[in-house]
Amino acid sequence: MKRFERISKFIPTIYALSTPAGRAALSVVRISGPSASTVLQKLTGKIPKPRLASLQSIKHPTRSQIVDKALILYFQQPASFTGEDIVEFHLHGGKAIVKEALDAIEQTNIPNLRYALPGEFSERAFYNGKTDLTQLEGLADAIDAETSEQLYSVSQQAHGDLYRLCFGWKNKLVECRALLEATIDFSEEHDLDQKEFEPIFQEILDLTDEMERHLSKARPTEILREGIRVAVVGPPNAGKSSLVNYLAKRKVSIVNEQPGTTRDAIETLLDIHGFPVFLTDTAGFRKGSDVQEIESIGIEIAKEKAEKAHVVLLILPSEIWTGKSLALENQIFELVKNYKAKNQQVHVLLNKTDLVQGASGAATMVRKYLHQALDIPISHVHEVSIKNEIGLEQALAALASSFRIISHVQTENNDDGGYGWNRRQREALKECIKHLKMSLNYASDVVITAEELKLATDEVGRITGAVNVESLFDIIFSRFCVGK
Ligand SMILES: Nc1nc2c(ncn2[C@@H]2O[C@H](COP(=O)(O)OP(=O)(O)OP(=O)(O)O)[C@@H](O)[C@H]2O)c(=O)[nH]1
Repeated sequence: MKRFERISKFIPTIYALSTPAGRAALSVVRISGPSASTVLQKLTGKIPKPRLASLQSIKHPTRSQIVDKALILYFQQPASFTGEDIVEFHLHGGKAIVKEALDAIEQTNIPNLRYALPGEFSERAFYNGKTDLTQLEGLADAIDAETSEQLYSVSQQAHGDLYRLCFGWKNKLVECRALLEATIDFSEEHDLDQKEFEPIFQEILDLTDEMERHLSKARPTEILREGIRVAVVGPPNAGKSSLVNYLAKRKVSIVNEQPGTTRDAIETLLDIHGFPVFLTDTAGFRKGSDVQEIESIGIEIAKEKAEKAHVVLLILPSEIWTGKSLALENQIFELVKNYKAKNQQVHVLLNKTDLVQGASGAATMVRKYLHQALDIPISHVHEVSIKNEIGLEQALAALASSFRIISHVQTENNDDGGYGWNRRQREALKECIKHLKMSLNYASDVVITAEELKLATDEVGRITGAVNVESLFDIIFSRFCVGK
């Protein structure tokens, strides 16, 4: 139905509550479409100057009573979010006020006026060329973001930086193709040699290099969107559940001096230094005759969780890291070796420092040992007392540095990680580069070069939504709420 509406001359005017429903200081109702100003005229008796806020009474058309005195904004097409005429009512945020304001709009009985579908304002903005696919995806991610790093990872997309980059590339590609085709035409009449094409090939080569640079620095946005997985592992009684409860600021797991208390993997979503983190408390690794069946299942689950984690947080209680029973923990060290081999980040908390005399000296020895035996960076081993909340802030700051690298907010060399790209956008860029390389491989047959350039241009168009991505629209627009 929506596609029919788009191509028909009778584009409906849509309206919706754009702020959350319920009691609030303010609620904004938005109207977009050819009859937006007619609705405004009918409800307030006048149309204010575009883009200038004015305070006006909204009168219900059938009850002839004032619904609310609201701040009104009118945006004349095309200078609006959707590219159509838009009216915004900034109402007082009462349930009855909003209900009556929506009813008043409906009761104007203007033809072709209806309540908006989810994401329909954004959809119109897209079709009217006010925004591109990268900005829409960035905006949807920004609205969904729950932590600061999630938000900033997509802000370049939301603010159009990625669009401008791709738009520049598209223009250069179109220019190369035009030049190439003009040169082909000219050569048919004037018998040109291959050298005439060299400046064009050089331009394609430069563009390929530039795209490859961007791809190598691209920050995949999905890790931050989906959350960083951290598995808290260690022997029983190490303080794993105590740490999870401390970070969650509530009782997520049972803390008890009885070894083997935690038997299942308990997952909590936390905001650590702006990063969305799925923290999993696991059953303590141990072997022995007093390990019951349920606990041993829990230990297997713990190992699985740790294997899938981006970061393994190993907690060792003082009786282990002070050396008295280090041999007992060989199985844990074997597991850590495994994680390191798979490039997982490992951090170690040397817990219960409150029980250790001269904790720093002992910790320095363990640090050296872990570094030499397991290649764990010195900066990843932290002395803490979870019970007394000592050393935890420093440990969290070090964890956050690992999160920055995992989520590509920052690279290992500390330089700028480039733009945030989602999987779809990276795949299209890879395809584009592939076609550009093909175009250079076939430099001796300029007709193929021209065809490959066209395919490369289409891929850049796919990133911004200019080419053949309609199948994605329903997915993207349905992520927005009604009124967006
Ligand atoms: N003295 C001291 N005790 C601690 C510290 N951290 C945790 N504990 C205690 O150690 C005991 C075990 O803590 P938990 O958090 O249940 O340990 P766990 O690693 O989850 O244990 P399991 O569920 O058996 O795997 C509890 O009695 C805690 O109060 C610490 O920093 N110092």
